Amino acid sequence: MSIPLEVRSLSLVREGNAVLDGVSFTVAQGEIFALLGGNGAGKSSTLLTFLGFLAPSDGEVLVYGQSVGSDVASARSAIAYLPEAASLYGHMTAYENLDYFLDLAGKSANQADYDQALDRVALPDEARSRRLQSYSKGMRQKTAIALALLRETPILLLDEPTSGLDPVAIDEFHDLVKDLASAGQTILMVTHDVYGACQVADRVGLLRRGQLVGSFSAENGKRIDTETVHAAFAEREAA
Ligand SMILES: Nc1ncnc2c1ncn2[C@@H]1O[C@H](COP(=O)(O)OP(=O)(O)OP(=O)(O)O)[C@@H](O)[C@H]1O
Repeated sequence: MSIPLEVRSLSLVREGNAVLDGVSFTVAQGEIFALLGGNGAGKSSTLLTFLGFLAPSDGEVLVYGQSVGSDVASARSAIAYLPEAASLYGHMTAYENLDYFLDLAGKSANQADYDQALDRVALPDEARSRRLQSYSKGMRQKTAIALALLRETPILLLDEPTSGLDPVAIDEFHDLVKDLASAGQTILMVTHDVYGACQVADRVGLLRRGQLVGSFSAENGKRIDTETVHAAFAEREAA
């Protein structure tokens, strides 16, 4: 079977600025890959190329072996994307948001499915029929994650997924991501949280000013060492 996510020598120019410069990596089925980097390193831009919202200036972006540029619709249908700021409607309840956005994605689900997804992200029962404008940032994020789960896509792209979540919710979210990967989902997350990346990822790629400058793998069933990655991150940022 072809590789779910791959970039080959990807370069990207945005408004005249080189944002990515020759980046190559793959994410295998059931793998959690974390792209780690400082502000402006090019992490979010990388995600947007998989969705065809940004086109490579050079190199290739492939979803299941097929160039995204040649078939954007199939790439998008294989991917659930969780942007950094959840783009849901404040004037609608969690149920209404799920209903509306799933309908747009051409999926149907019932109340029991919604509750099951909202249970998985631990959104309190009492909040589900309230409008999102009364939610905290973390609650909105949980609703967006539930929506991504309900889409049941084989690939998940997560942009700073734990920003706005409290420490307990972060641990729960990491457990959920690991469960999804164990069940076969392919996960690419971008973050500047070294600790979070090492907690959850099978592999961490270090992105700096548009170049992939380091790679770390979890081996022998152990997690990636946070200190090692932190040192590399700090050294690279200072260079
Ligand atoms: N809409 C845009 N138009 C032009 N350039 C942009 C746009 N958005 C981001 N950039 C530029 O692209 C570069 C990479 O930005 P990107 O958002 O991909 O980085 P990031 O690693 O996700 O950063 P952060 O951690 O701050 O979210 C930055 O130099 C940024 O200024």
